[in-house]
Amino acid sequence: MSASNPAAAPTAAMPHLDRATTVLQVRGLHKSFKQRQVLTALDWNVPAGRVVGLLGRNGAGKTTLLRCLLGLSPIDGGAIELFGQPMLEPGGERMHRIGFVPQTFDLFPWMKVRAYLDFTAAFYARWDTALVERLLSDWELDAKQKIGELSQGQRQKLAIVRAIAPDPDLLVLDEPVASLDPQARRAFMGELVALMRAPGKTVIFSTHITADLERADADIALLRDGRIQFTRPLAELRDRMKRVVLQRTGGWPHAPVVAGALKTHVQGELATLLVEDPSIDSLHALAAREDAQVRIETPTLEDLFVELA
Ligand SMILES: Nc1ncnc2c1ncn2[C@@H]1O[C@H](COP(=O)(O)OP(=O)(O)OP(=O)(O)O)[C@@H](O)[C@H]1O
Repeated sequence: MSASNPAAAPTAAMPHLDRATTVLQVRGLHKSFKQRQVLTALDWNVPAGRVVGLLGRNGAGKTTLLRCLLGLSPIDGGAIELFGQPMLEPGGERMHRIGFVPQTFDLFPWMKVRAYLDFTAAFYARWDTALVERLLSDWELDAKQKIGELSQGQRQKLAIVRAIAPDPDLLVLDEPVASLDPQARRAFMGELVALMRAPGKTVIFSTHITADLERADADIALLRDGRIQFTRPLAELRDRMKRVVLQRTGGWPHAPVVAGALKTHVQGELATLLVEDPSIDSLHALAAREDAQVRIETPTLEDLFVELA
């Protein structure tokens, strides 16, 4: 027996944000492809100075959302503001402040890495040459190699270098580490964290790798059913979301009802619940009434994602 209550997903008291500190504000965003509705009345605020990990299952609409935010994909309804200005199309002054790493990078295969970076630098008001040189060296990218001859992971590294070099105020990355080996992932997350420390810098990245979210100590935004269900600091999720295991000899005739339960799964003698801010007293009272044993655990982020996404 299993029950889930999507409406009960944490609604996260989002702190009030004034426009001065909000990098991104999305209201009532709709996006569909032919008959398929992907984003539905999506609202989202991202304050300046945060690293936000966008989580969602395959096909949840992460890439679609990120592309809409940057004006790379037309929207069907709603409003998007970036740096306090409506986002109608890409380009303009604002693009100097935004770095984007797409999911795949297969442009300019005939160009050498150095030529590509020099060419790209010309478009930006700021370009951190020292950082580029350091990253090329640290990430063992050969500046003389043609892009078309790079491995997928090397191309991803190049895309990241290119996105970070203009010293963007907002860095948006679509599964940036998917093709990177563990060392490169770790180094990249290190760069992200360093970037985050600079005042006012904001990073939004989609990922399936929960360890990377932990490494970046990111805020977690969950995209499900076409909406951002919540955006919360990782530590807060950890503190508030608990797995409650109730064991009752002879099994459960009805699933136990627990305040704050987001998901309940009953199998044999065990009732396993994901509960937001469980009341320990109430759980012990329930266990006493049902003659059951109660155990309260802190789920890993990966467990949480599996439960909530
Ligand atoms: N250009 C397109 N034309 C038609 N349908 C599309 C297009 N792009 C995306 N979709 C559909 O929109 C939905 C969301 O896709 P999207 O790539 O945004 O998901 P995602 O969360 O990024 O997935 P993944 O984790 O697998 O990368 C999917 O059902 C996909 O088939």
